[in-house]
Amino acid sequence: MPEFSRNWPAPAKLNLFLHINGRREDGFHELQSLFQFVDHGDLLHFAITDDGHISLTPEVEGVNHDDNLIVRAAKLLQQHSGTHQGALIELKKQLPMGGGLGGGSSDAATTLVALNQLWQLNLSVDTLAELGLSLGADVPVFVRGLASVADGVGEKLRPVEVEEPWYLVVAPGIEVSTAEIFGAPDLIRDSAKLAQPEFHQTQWRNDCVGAVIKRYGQVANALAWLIEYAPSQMTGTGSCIFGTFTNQEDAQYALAELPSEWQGFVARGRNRSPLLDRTLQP
Ligand SMILES: C[C@@](CO)(OP(=O)(O)O)[C@H](O)COP(=O)(O)OP(=O)(O)OC[C@H]1O[C@@H](n2ccc(N)nc2=O)[C@H](O)[C@@H]1O
Ligand SMILES: Nc1ncnc2c1ncn2[C@@H]1O[C@H](COP(=O)(O)OP(=O)(O)O)[C@@H](O)[C@H]1O
Repeated sequence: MPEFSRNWPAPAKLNLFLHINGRREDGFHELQSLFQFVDHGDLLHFAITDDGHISLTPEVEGVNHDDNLIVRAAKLLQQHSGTHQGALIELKKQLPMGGGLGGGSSDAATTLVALNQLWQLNLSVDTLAELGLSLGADVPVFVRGLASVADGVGEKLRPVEVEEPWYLVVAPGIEVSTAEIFGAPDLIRDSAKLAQPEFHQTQWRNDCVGAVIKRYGQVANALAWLIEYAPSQMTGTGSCIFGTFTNQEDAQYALAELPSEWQGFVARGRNRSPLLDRTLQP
């Protein structure tokens, strides 16, 4: 049996705010968003081989092996570096998909960071972030591992230090299409750009929430439930929402009351991602 390097975390992210500032000529939206990590996510294990083959177990339901962002990230790294090494990858999927928690992007970033180390490629973080951007707008922030305000279409990142509260994240059990929400005629897309939005907590909001709750009743219902316990917001283009708590006990109490039709978890906000901490361990 090959030896596995175990427990590489792929944490979830939350968009503490998501302001949409305009639409570009190419149809993509200019946005400002604050990304923070939480200490809950998927877990990956890697064993290095010398046959150049990339395999992932178990398969992710509904995603073809070669379309999986983990496999795509590993192959991209092989192409870029010219290495002949391969990898057996095991995935413990814990994050709901298509929920705005960035699980697929985080899995891809963890694969880039872990294989760079295990294949001894010595590529810089800048290079890994650039490779990651070709896989998805949210991959670079996971590669860099620092809570950041993103600008542009999400590619310009400025690390920030914000509070690290406890969150109750609720997954209403549906996937929201990012493309559908960005294409919605009623989407708010004219928010003012703020010079340092992290200092204006009272203005933190998610410009997508109105368009989402109008189309997805489950998100509206979950938000109406959670807001009774704590200030609550949606992450990304949904469907997940999160309540912000000053302590773990109150978040756990609300989780215990969660209606059985929804899934949820309690996690702590992290300005430094668990992946960044893991890279410093043997
Ligand atoms: C807005 C965020 C915030 O985290 O939402 P979530 O995906 O996390 O929910 C992300 O940056 C999302 O980035 P990413 O996940 O790469 O977007 P995709 O699924 O590739 O985008 C699907 C479609 O949405 C539109 N789109 C996406 C991003 C953007 N800044 N402007 C857009 O107009 C485009 O039509 C694009 O083809
Ligand atoms: N390893 C992966 N984990 C999750 N989703 C993946 C993965 N690889 C590819 N995908 C695809 O990416 C889509 C978005 O997944 P995810 O990152 O979890 O959601 P979001 O972008 O809403 O946060 C999924 O619906 C799936 O089709």
